[in-house]
Amino acid sequence: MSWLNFDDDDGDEPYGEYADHTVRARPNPKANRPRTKRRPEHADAVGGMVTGVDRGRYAVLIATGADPDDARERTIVASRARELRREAIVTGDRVQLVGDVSGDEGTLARIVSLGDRRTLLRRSADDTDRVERVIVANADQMLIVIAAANPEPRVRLVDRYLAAAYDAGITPLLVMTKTDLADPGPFLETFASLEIPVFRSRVGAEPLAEIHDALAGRTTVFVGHSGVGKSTLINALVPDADRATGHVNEVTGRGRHTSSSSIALRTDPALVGLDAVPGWVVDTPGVRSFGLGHVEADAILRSFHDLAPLIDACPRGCTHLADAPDCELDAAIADGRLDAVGAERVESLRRLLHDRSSERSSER
Ligand SMILES: Nc1nc2c(ncn2[C@@H]2O[C@H](COP(=O)(O)OP(=O)(O)OP(=O)(O)O)[C@@H](O)[C@H]2O)c(=O)[nH]1
Ligand SMILES: [Zn+2]
Repeated sequence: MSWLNFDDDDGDEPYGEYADHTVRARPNPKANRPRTKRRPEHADAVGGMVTGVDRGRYAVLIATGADPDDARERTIVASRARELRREAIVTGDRVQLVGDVSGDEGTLARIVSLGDRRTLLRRSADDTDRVERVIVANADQMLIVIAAANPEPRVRLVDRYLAAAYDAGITPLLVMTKTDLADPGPFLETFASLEIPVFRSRVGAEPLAEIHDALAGRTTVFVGHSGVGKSTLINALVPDADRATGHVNEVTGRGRHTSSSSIALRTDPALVGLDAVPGWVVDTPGVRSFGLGHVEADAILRSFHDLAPLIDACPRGCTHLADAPDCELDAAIADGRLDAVGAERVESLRRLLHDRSSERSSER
């Protein structure tokens, strides 16, 4: 059966149409409809993980088929069942599939259910993109890639990534690339008080052992601005990445660089002579920025946990903005409890809180 004429009603639109959807809480108006027709199929559904999404087609890694003798791990192509057509299904999602799960060329399985998500990374609509997008499900970590120079690192961008990570319940890590071009010290100083693991990297001298250790057994979404060296780093960590993405391309029919959706790649530390446990790297080509409209103010405050003791001492209801009366942050700058770097952190926090409220009001 060719997937071109498969009878489902997936359109060509990506998941952007699902703006504002809430993943688990949304009532399903069809929940009570009898589904006897489907039940026999669902009984032998197999589980898998979505490793790539492209125009309503999903690459899904399954460990085995429904048949007990069929223990081949493989990536298959699937569409989603009609009843899931309003759900955003993204890289990292755990799904159940029915239909042809052979993975043979030209076959198409069907996703019939979507598992609960441990975490969900989203980005709000912003200047570059008018709709909210769900980027990746079930990521444990976010590895923020910034360059020491070319492009110049920006505190504001890292602040946004951190807020998005803390909002999603994802642990941040930082890699600074291109350390051959500039001293990364001064920029990293700004974030030192957060105690985020930091790696310094330059092409040909990537700290592969350390990064593989950090990725082991986890799913880590890589984010970074264009040109920071994210692809260079991923290729060093997953030397067969091109092969792996080539495979997904084959089945979904589009090139990686023409697609803006994310893709999961399993690391193989043995390939670079290390014996670390494999992990999953989720690349996010095309994710250029993180709007803050959906982020709760609390998540922003949490991403500044270095300032937490001061914030706790603020008057009830303090906005912590520059015009807030008696904000403890101002007192701490004035009496020297916060040094120059600390004062910069306060400025960052205020900028983020301010940006967030203006992005919220522009959404309305
Ligand atoms: N000097 C120097 N150049 C680097 C380093 N790492 C990557 N580059 C160069 O920086 C440029 C961008 O690298 P990519 O890996 O393509 O960057 P990217 O972040 O994937 O960028 P997009 O593909 O636009 O998302 C390339 O010309 C790389 O050769 C480094 O450590 N030092
Ligand atoms: Zn305050």
